[in-house]
Amino acid sequence: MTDLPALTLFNSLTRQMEPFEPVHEGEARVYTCGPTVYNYPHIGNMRAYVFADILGRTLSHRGLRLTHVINITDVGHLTDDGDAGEDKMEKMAAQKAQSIWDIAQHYTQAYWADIKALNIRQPAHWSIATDYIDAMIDFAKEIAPRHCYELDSGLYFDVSTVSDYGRLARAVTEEGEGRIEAVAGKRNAADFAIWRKTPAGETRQMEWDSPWGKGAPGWHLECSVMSGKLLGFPFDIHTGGIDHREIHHPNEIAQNQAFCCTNGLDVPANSGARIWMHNNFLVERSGKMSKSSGEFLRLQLLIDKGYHPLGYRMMCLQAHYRSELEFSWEGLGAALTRLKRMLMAAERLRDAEAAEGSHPKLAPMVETFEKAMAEDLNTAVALTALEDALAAKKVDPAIKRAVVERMDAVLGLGLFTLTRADLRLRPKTADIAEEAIEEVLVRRKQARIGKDFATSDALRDDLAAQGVEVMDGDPLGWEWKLG
Ligand SMILES: Nc1ncnc2c1ncn2[C@@H]1O[C@H](COP(=O)(O)OP(=O)(O)OP(=O)(O)O)[C@@H](O)[C@H]1O
Ligand SMILES: [Zn+2]
Repeated sequence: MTDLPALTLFNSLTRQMEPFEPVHEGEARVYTCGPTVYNYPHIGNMRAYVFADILGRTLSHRGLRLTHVINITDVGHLTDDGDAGEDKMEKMAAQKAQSIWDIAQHYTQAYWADIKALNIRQPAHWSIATDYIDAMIDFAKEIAPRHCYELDSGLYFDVSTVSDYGRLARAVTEEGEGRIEAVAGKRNAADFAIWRKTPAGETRQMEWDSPWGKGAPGWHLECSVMSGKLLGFPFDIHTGGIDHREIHHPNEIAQNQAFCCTNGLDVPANSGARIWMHNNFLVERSGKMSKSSGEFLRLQLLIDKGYHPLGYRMMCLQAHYRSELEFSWEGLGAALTRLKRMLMAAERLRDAEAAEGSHPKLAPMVETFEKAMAEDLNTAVALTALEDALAAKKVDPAIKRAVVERMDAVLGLGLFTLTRADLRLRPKTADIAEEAIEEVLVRRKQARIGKDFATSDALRDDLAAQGVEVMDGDPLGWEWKLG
């Protein structure tokens, strides 16, 4: 689309806003680091995928042919992003006395359910790490002679063999290196295992033969291989959470650089992807939300408490992806109410058949929306433009509908697929059926018509005792809610 303002994105590599110029004309190729499926995702993890989804939708909206890859890490991610600890998958499997394959299967399904509930579009490929072991070994074989060395514990990447290692993290400081566990024989503190050998006398549930002995690939190697294989180097955009800017992505970049040089591809500074983008954290008052820290918030918990998952999507969109976002139940409630109001406005357009065209009253909103999204995905401002468009008076509903639909295709709030009633979820703790509530409300209405306020109040209190709040004159048109 030529009439849209040029898209600029914040590139973590240069710490600057940069125009998006596709590597392949008319296309956009994006890789997103996926979850390690050793546990349920928490809602902080899901913020990373809501962000990647908004990016993908924005690229599609601009008429680019999008190829999006999200991987599933089912092997190789250690309990520390550096090189220490156990494999997260092996550890959980041992704890639960289950096979790793079952663990991976279960948590992948749970993750996909959250993806769906949050209206995140399906990527072109879900790449499963264990499906690419041969390709990983081939990649490692290519770069090993010039960039790697072998120790008893595995094949290590020598970070001094590539130029400008760590430029993404901008911090190969004492402190940064201090986080990486010393392994005897490592040439540089930041060197990392690209293949981990199974220690003598041990067997792992997941291990493969390789030129360096039985073992498993390193987590960083996996993403380099899957992104390069499915998208080709260089591709357009690589995304992940901001923690990956420190270790995982610098290590991917080092491998990509080594691989591209070996293959005669272009400049030494070839990072594999042109633009690296990172979403900031969802935090709780007590700090970053983390799976490793025992109790954590799952999307299912929100649903069990009666919050529609798209309320959480709305909460994410209200903040810029590069800002920290603090989770609170009040904040979630407010986001859900906002979504509800938008749905009510959209419901009025439901009968109109979307018709292309423009209206002078909508033009400023469209302009604000497009400008906001073009400036590094400013969803917070885009949302207000969408609300203003919904509220515009005396505009042909058919044209309004088309405009709102186009905006919603970018934000993915499902304004024309959901109804207000869909947003009202029964909290798990409520055991009263909706028909029963409606039936009491009919009786209450009759009592009120007959001016029998004692009965009307008694029925209201009755419902309250069962956790149902009656809402007379609710501006959103809900007669009751489960509290
Ligand atoms: N609190 C958070 N807010 C936003 N994104 C997050 C948060 N925590 C992790 N992420 C991102 O979620 C994605 C999936 O992460 P992954 O499944 O590897 O989680 P993890 O690192 O094992 O879990 P955790 O760090 O929560 O213990 C990554 O892109 C990661 O950067
Ligand atoms: Zn990754």
